Amino acid sequence: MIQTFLRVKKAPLQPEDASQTYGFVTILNDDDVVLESPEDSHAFRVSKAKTSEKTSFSKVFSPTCSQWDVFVSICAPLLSQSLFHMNDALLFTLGVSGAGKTYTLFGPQDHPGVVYLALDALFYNIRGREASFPVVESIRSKLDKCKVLEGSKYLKHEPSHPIQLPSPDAYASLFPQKLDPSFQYAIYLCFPEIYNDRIFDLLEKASFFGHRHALSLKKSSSSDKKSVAGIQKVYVANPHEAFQLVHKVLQLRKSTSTKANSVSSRSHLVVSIELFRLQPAKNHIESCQLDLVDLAGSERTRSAETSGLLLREGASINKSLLTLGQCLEALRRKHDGRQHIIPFRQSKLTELLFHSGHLSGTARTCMLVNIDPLGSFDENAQVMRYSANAREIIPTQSSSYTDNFMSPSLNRTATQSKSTHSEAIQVQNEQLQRENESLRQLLADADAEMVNLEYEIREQMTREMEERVSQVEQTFLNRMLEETAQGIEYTDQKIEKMGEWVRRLQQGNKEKDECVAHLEHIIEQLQEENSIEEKPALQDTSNVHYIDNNRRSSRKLHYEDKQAIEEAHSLHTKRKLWPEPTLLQSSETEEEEGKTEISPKKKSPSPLKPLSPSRRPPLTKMYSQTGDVDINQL
Ligand SMILES: Nc1ncnc2c1ncn2[C@@H]1O[C@H](COP(=O)(O)OP(=O)(O)OP(=O)(O)O)[C@@H](O)[C@H]1O
Repeated sequence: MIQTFLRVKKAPLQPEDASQTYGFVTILNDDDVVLESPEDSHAFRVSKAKTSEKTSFSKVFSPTCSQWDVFVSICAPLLSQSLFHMNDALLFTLGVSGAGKTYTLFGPQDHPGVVYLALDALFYNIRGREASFPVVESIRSKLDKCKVLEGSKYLKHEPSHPIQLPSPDAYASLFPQKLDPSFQYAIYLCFPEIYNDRIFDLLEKASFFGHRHALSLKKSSSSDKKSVAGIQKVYVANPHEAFQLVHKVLQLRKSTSTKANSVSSRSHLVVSIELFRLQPAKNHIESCQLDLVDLAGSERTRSAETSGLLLREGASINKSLLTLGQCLEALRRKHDGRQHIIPFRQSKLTELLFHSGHLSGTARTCMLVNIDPLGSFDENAQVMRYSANAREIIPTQSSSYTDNFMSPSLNRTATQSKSTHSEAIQVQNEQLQRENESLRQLLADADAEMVNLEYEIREQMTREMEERVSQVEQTFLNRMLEETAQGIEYTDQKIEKMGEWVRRLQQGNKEKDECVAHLEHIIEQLQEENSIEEKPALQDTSNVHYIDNNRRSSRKLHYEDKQAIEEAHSLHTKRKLWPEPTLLQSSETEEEEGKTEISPKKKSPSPLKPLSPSRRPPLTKMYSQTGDVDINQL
């Protein structure tokens, strides 16, 4: 049977309460708890009344329990089984995000968790009988080809990680039995991490961009189990090396801050402790595996307030936990006598747990449920219900529902079927048919999921495309506005300059007008004088010489006057041709004068609507008509 335990999280500054009621949790005794729905919970709203659910566990740890209490009740029996019987064992923690799973397994330095205590206890038990690295490798490497590192070399530059450990006397009372002195022991550690439904090796050096290679499960050369191919294993010679390594791995693990937990794990982490028992003289080696799994917490998007990558991670975590729940449910049904296919291939987490023989074979399995009595009632109650499935599961010695991968350890022999050959074939045939049926169902489910996924991806792509287009539109609009503003400023400056020039020309014209008026006045005077002088000449013929002289001078004057008049006329004409109307581009004036007919194309642009720089005529062209006018000459 899978043993299930419950640990109720200790709230900061929690008062000692004799009633044993913490938030919505009431601890009835060592095994039973009752959850009462508070008024703000969904369960209360649906049932319109307070609901209470009683759940039983192998043991309930109240908030006042210490890390050592948890280790003694859950982990110490598993260690004894591994040390004395070389049995595989599995402990996994389950709970909502922030319920205290990582705290229970690792804890702070002054309250070390189950992982540190387990490693310390193992080294306590094998002290004086540790096999050296070359000795154990000389035998082990013949069985299992994998990447192996020596802890002392691997951790050469790592800082030590001192933790507050219990005294050896505490272990002495916990493990009174002594190990067989004819054996030597060695401990190897490896750390598979399941992130976004892919398996990674936390000890692999990440690339510059933080990428690691995803690993796959392959059949082990030494047993029927499947293991993570290419994962690195580290030989640790003493507890300090082991602590250093675990501390390093925790720093490499993916975690982030969400609303539910300031340091929320985004991946499932397996601390895999491989214990080897060997007799070098006989060239004999056996092994067992103790896996301590810190599952990432289930989270609701609304309460964790995640988005983007975090949302995707959360979805992947929830999916793998759901599959684990389905597998536990299927296992329970199987033990009820109803054959059922275990859908463990639907997630890498369950695949790893089943292929390593934990949930499928004879491994002792413990599940620790962590709940936060001050957190969300609905989420915590769901985890409690989920754990109920696991309590009724009794692992079998041999499995018949999948391949023969469940052989738990190196020296274990599988139990042989007593049925005759034909019966066995028939049974196998039926089983294959059922499996086939179930696989069909899985395929159909996968197809449906793919369709949904495709739809979601398409929707997301459309949303992103729309966002992009609106961004481009906005950028374009901003540029247009900028360009318009620049154009207006440019036109204003030009108008100001032209206005200045027109004022100067008008000033010049005024002076010329006065000059012309003056000249015309002179001409008039001269014409008058001329006419007065011609009259006496006609009356007095004796005065011929005088008349001749006067005529000559009047002719000369007449000639000069004519020249002056012509000059004035030409100036007047030029002035009419001056660019005043052209500069102002006043079509009205030109139309009035009937001199220039402006084609619609040549119409001047309104200053409020400037032409774009490419369409704007060059300034020199606009002034070209004034090029032949020299103001100083005028
Ligand atoms: N029993 C306890 N006593 C004191 N503090 C605790 C206890 N359990 C949890 N905490 C504190 O609660 C916080 C959240 O705990 P933890 O990180 O272990 O949650 P978690 O279940 O691992 O969450 P996630 O799944 O998001 O990683 C931590 O700051 C931890 O120190």
